Amino acid sequence: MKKVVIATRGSKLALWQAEHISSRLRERYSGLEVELLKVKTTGDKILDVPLAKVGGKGLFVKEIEEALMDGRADIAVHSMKDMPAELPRGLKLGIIPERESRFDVLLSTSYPDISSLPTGATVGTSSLRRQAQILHMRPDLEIQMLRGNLDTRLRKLKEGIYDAIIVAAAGMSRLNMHADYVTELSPPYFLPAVGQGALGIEYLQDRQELDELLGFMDDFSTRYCIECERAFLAELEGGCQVPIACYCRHEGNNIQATGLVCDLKGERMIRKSVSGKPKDARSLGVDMARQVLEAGGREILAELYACQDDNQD
Ligand SMILES: NCc1[nH]cc(CCC(=O)O)c1CC(=O)O
Repeated sequence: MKKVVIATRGSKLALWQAEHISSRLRERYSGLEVELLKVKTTGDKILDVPLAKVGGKGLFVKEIEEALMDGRADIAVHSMKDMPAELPRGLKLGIIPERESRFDVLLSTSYPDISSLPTGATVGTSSLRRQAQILHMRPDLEIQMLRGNLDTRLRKLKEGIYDAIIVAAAGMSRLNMHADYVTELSPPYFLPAVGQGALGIEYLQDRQELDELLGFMDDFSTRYCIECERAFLAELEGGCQVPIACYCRHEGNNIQATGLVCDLKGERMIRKSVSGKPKDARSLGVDMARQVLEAGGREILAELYACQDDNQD
């Protein structure tokens, strides 16, 4: 191949990710031409409504996948976190590069950690997963909607609209962004989103020449974890807009995962762990989801989906 076209969203984070893959490709193959095709997605267009209320899955990927299917682009670089559990027929996540930090961070201009946040302090996030887990730790906090790209969110924090906000550590480091106080929200107290911190390269299933071209970027260890986490998500039939979290680690011949479903107030949290062989990553994820569903997760999800339907008018 002489040229690779990468479809990407136009946000700073998405562009950083596409550029990152582009420079790895150009470093590996001198003479290879790499071009970015910017695509505007539904998720980019609707900025004033919490995503949970927009409804539908894959708000950030549909238009990008269309560019792959009609041949305008060869590959797409995604944040794995934004990928729905099921891909459209004919497409695959051919490459999963090594993951960086998958944790969330609490950012503040005045408060060095969670315990110093005063009673009733406002925390900006539009992620139901972040909302539920922080309320589970601190039921007195007040959650306020915060949408927009990372730089918008950080600007709003600095304007003093929130006492703290929660974002992904990976986004902060990719964009080289900083805040006065940064607290890592990590397991066992706070679990990341399925796929958080990982990238995925998507392309048409029948383009084997791309398997060869891109294979050097695939990381089997990250892939095992992603398989387990996404199987967990798929079995729960969750889009990205439900309080579902999962943390999977691979070491040697073992993978270990913890997953949870939570209600919006963080009052009921159903959490299960599994471990086993990497080759069984997928079935471990499914098994963990079934355990969560049986232990009360089914009722929580049913309530959540019912109230989201009410909002879709
Ligand atoms: N929903 C937007 C989004 N998609 C991926 C990341 C962070 C990077 C990653 O998880 O790979 C972010 C920003 C955030 O959640 O704060």
